[in-house]
Amino acid sequence: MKRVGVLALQGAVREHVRMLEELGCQTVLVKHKEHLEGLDGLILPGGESTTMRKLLDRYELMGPIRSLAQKGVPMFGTCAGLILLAKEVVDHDPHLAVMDVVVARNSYGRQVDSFEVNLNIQAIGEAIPAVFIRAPHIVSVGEGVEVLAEHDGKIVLARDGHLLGCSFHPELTTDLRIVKYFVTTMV
Ligand SMILES: NC(=O)CC[C@H](N)C(=O)O
Repeated sequence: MKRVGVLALQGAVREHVRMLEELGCQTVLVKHKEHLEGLDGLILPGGESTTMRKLLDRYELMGPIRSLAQKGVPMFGTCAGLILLAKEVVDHDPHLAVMDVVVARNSYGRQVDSFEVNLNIQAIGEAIPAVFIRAPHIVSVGEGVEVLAEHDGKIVLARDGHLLGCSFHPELTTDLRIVKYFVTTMV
């Protein structure tokens, strides 16, 4: 059974845990560095990246998560989680700085401007619902990074080897396909 952690400091944690359980994974709520031991993969959920960053520092998780990513442990960041992974964040210092993408925050307006669209993702499937909430977008990707989905001319899902990041929240829908893609093809 694959053992997949969900960073559980803030944000849409339970929703990711539910999806991983439906996909037959063993899940671990990651709050301390001991929880990272023996993980086959890690999900960084959506929420608020600045708050998560403060908590990552307080719980001394930055270094341990960064070194797992550098060792090749698969990670999937959704929304704020993507911001945490990105090597560059426009007008902001980067956080884990492991995924070779440049990300801009709050690219689609405020909370009231949240929306849902259906995405056709060649590598994954058609009409996949995606919920955008004060979502970031990927401004540019490094060499070797695969762009998996765009919406309105903006990159919203990309894969850098063992690192996957999306602007939206697959975990806030009932469609398992994107998380399944992560768990079955990357973890
Ligand atoms: N829904 C989200 O995860 C929003 C991310 C948020 N805008 C941030 O910068 O962290």
